Amino acid sequence: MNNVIEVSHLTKSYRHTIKAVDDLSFDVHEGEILGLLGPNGSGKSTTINCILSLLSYEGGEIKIFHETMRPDSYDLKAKIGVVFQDVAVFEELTVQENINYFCGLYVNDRTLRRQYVEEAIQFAELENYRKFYPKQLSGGLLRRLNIACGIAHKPKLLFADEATASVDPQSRSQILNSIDQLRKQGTTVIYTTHYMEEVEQICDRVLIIDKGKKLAAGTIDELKEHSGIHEKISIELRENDERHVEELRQLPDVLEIRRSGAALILSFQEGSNHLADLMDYLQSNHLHYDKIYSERPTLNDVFLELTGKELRD
Ligand SMILES: Nc1ncnc2c1ncn2[C@@H]1O[C@H](COP(=O)(O)OP(=O)(O)OP(=O)(O)O)[C@@H](O)[C@H]1O
Repeated sequence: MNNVIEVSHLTKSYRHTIKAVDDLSFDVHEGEILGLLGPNGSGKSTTINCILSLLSYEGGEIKIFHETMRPDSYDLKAKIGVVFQDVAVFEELTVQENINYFCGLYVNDRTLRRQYVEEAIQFAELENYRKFYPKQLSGGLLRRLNIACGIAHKPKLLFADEATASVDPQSRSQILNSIDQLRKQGTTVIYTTHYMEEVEQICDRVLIIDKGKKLAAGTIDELKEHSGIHEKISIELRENDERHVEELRQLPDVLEIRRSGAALILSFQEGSNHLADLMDYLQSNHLHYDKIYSERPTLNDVFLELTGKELRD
């Protein structure tokens, strides 16, 4: 397996006190979308900025395409695209001129550049907005312009940091499809988001960090497999009595019980007959319910278990 990024023992502190990244090691494989996940303040942006050599760091080593990345590694930077949450385009340039400007930072040949700019416009579905200025675009279209500017030079490696934050559903779906399409064309992507459903939709592997440390890495199935939660049963009881919650906690293999709206959610560790045990308890205590169903843990459950926090707070 070819590694496009190799991060070894990365350590970065701010003002010698706040350890934002703490001995973090991970690889990014060629052609994958790696979801970099962590609660707010866990060190995602700092990690990305260190990889891009936008920040200095006191410990560790970072290699991109097997070369050590330095602030003046211009040949390496030409192979990288960046799409940050904050839109960075020029107000005085049109859509087409903006894309041409950013593409021109890496592509000198004018004929080739014209072709790349046109392809980026089509890729981001901005054909009807070529002559628009950024302030004439909706938030979603602006994000799409931001992406077009980040990918027009056809980078082999793309950093997409919360590329879909607060956009309309149509643009969100366009952005996710376009990132998926880039992956199909061979681009490697590091993707950060606060939307777990996006991770389930497009990421091949996930790296979960908190307090600058790696908590877990693997495919979504691997993370679910290694999680302590084996089964989740949701139940909507008609009687809302805390006494039952305490008794349900005593059933075999119960790890945790929490409320979500009208439902009680019971998490079980590995074992058998959880649903049958629960039904027996309900029947013998004459408890009535509206809904009951069993499911495998979601990535969100794994994240909650590892970090104790929601991805979106
Ligand atoms: N310029 C800075 N000066 C001092 N501390 C900083 C600076 N930037 C980040 N930090 C701190 O470093 C830690 C990691 O922050 P970072 O922005 O990397 O996390 P994040 O996971 O990207 O967060 P979010 O999801 O909120 O964007 C946090 O404690 C943050 O407060």
